[in-house]
Amino acid sequence: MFYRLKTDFRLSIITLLGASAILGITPFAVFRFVQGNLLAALVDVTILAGIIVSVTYAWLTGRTERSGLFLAVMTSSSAVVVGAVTGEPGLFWVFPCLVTSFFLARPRLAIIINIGAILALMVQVDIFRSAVQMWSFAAGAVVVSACAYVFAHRNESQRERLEHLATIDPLTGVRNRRSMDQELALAVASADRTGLPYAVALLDLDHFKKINDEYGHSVGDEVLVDMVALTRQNTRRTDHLFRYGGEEFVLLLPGTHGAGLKTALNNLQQILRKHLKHPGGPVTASFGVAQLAHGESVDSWLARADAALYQAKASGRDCIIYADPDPEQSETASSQEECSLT
Ligand SMILES: Nc1nc2c(ncn2[C@@H]2O[C@H](COP(=O)(O)OP(=O)(O)OP(=O)(O)O)[C@@H](O)[C@H]2O)c(=O)[nH]1
Repeated sequence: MFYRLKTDFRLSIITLLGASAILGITPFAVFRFVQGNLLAALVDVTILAGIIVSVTYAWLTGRTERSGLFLAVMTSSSAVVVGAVTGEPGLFWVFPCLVTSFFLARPRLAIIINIGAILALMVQVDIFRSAVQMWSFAAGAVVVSACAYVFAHRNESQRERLEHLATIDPLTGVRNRRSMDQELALAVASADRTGLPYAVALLDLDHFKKINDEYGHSVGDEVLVDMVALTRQNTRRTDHLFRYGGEEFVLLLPGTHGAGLKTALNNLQQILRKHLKHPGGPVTASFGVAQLAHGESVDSWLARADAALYQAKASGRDCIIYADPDPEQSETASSQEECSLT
């Protein structure tokens, strides 16, 4: 739970808003109810219910963008309704709503939401004591929105940059192991929920140390970059490639299994064999492949792919070994494809 709050900025804002709303609005709802102001109490309870549903949705589905947008629209329209029902005192709630919009929704959407809320309040002229007060409110709301926009925009671009630096391998441009851990955990959760098949292929270049030793580290680096480019060009847009470490990569293939998986990987193996080169000749790769089994953990899934890769290396390299999650479907615990014993 704390890990998700630490790593997902929008989820932390949604949760903070939910907690503050429960603590801040509940006493008002009770107070208004006791006072007999049932309409205002009902508005408070509706706002609270909407916030609780939205926070729960964000936690359960991880779709914080949708939940954040819903919350931004809901809190702003609630501020308008509270302003209309309670008059001048309700206007104070508009300002925190204008600020939080920028942390819940994308800056451009937040601007639209805020302009809508400000205009919706201004057309209800009865709320304001005078035209001067109305225009003062409008000017204050615009200034608050503009400052919040600048702050949120800078914050978002710096966060994106940091996220990029923390998740990308600088040499090849593919995502690193840290990012892979998150993606595989999401894949396991998605497979549990939707039943979508997932496979991982651990891909390791053969005799890579020799390339470094004979032609230098920079040639080795070029081979890694070429390998990534070839893999990206010859896999689906929905497949994800990660650098696992050194010359070892992980290819995550969502929605691929059985014969389709074998065709995709045989094709990739042949393309690497044909097009991946160093000054002394072609470079080949060995593959260890595992299909995610029902209820399996990320560690066990990767361990099976790793064992299959080990077997591929032991079988002579330039080889694909499939770990079999269900021994009943096959006579052996793994199957071997296209091994060229060298
Ligand atoms: N050029 C370059 N080399 C790297 C990089 N990361 C790791 N290596 C080298 O990759 C080599 C991996 O060597 P080994 O683990 O022995 O693997 P191998 O020579 O490919 O042997 P097999 O995997 O058994 O076929 C080591 O020499 C590392 O120094 C990198 O970013 N660039």
